[in-house]
Amino acid sequence: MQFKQDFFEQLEGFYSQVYPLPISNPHWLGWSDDAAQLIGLEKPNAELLMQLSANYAAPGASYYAQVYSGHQFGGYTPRLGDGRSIILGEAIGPNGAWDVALKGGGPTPYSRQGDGRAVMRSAVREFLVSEALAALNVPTSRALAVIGSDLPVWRESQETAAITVRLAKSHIRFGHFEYFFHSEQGDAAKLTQLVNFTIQQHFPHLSTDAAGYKQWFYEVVQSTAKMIAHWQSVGFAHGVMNTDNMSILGDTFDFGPFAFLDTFKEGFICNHSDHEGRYAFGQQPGIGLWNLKRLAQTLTPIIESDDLIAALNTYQFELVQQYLLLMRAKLGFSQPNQSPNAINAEEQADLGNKDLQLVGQLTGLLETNQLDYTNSLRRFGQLDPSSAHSSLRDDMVDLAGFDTWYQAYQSRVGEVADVNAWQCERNSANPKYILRNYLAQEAIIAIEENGDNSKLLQLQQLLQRPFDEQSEMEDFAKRPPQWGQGLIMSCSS
Ligand SMILES: Nc1ncnc2c1ncn2[C@@H]1O[C@H](COP(=O)(O)OP(=O)(O)OP(=O)(O)O)[C@@H](O)[C@H]1O
Ligand SMILES: [Mg+2]
Repeated sequence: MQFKQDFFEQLEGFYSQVYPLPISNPHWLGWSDDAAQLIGLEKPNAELLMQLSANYAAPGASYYAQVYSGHQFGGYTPRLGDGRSIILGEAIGPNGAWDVALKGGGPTPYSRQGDGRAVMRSAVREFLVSEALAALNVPTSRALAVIGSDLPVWRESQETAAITVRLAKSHIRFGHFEYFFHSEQGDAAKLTQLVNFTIQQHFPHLSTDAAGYKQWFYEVVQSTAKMIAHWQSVGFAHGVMNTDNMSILGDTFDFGPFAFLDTFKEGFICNHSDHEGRYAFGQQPGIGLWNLKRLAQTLTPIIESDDLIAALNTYQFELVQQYLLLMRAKLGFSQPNQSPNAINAEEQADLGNKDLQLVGQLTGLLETNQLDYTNSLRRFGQLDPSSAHSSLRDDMVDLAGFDTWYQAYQSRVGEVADVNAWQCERNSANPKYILRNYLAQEAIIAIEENGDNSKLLQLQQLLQRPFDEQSEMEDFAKRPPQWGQGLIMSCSS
């Protein structure tokens, strides 16, 4: 790894330097070739293992924990910071630099009561889902590796520690801006420094002046909306959308009690600490905006309120447009720009509303008929839209409801010239394989009980190609067995 140290060198006062503490008997549990290639690495080796388990220093690394704050479940915590994630610096790759962080690397000045560690089960889940989301084309932080150990850590019972080696284009979160706005009591110097750094590093097409700041916030709104549209389209529930877990680049970030929907359920809650369903699946779009408003508030010293409000007002439209784009591809609706006759803005809006209604009616049917979201959508790849019968009907209890919907669906899809090509397109938009909670759980149990990571490796390989038929892996596409339904994860990771 070849590092540069821009954050460390340019933002003194925004972090604490801290060395990670080694984990004993380190061993690779997982490694991502795809993530490795982002920072110019190839295969894992023994020296890298010692570096990434903090047993040896990595040449060129700086080791620091960043300070930030954030709104957690709606309430403001004035100081959080990296309590268990230690950043080595920005590793230079063929297409840009990536922060390398050891999540679970030991205590830092921000650990509060925590031990600075991550348990194996949560490190494995973060590793698997980072790479699985990337393969689903969802903007996300990545995971180079997950490293197991025999270091005991205590949660509800004794477990073992592990480290996820996270790669992120940036670790800057909404919470960073909140920290410098709220704790510096109106002195905007540090806030401005942070905004300038963010723009120079990650929005190099923008200037660091009033016009640049205004456009920058607008782009943050847009990328956040886009990320959440992706989540809703693949049925991903994040579970802890606190502002300290919102990346300024609109990448999915911090994987705790997340889950993909099995049975479609708008009100699905994946975090057992979330008693009120604040972060329920269907709440995510609204929470995205709530979080952006908290960010906007911190930017009032440098961006006009009217400009902040104008940018926030574009959020819903952008989210809906992105969601429509993704759902149209899934269901086989032509995109407005593909129609033979150009349609004007009003007609586009009208079509958008109708399509959104069809999508909502479908998810409503899936919910009332208790059907699996991913598997139901995958069926569209076997559908002939000109045929009066759809195999999706066979799963429905509410047949009349489905028939009404299917008629409207067919008339929206219209004539399909090449059904084969149409079905291939559906299959490339509707994944067959997702990281179902029970699959992750099986991989974790095999490691816990026998130190056997073969299930993890198999799952990782499968999820690298989620849209492809992989005939020997059919079982992985099944709905969860009884024991794996509605598994609820805690934050004690
Ligand atoms: N075991 C732990 N030891 C010390 N601090 C912790 C521990 N677990 C969580 N924290 C801290 O508690 C706060 C909220 O935790 P949260 O679960 O959102 O983040 P995280 O999963 O630790 O890390 P990240 O957001 O970097 O992915 C953060 O400041 C985090 O560093
Ligand atoms: Mg976090």
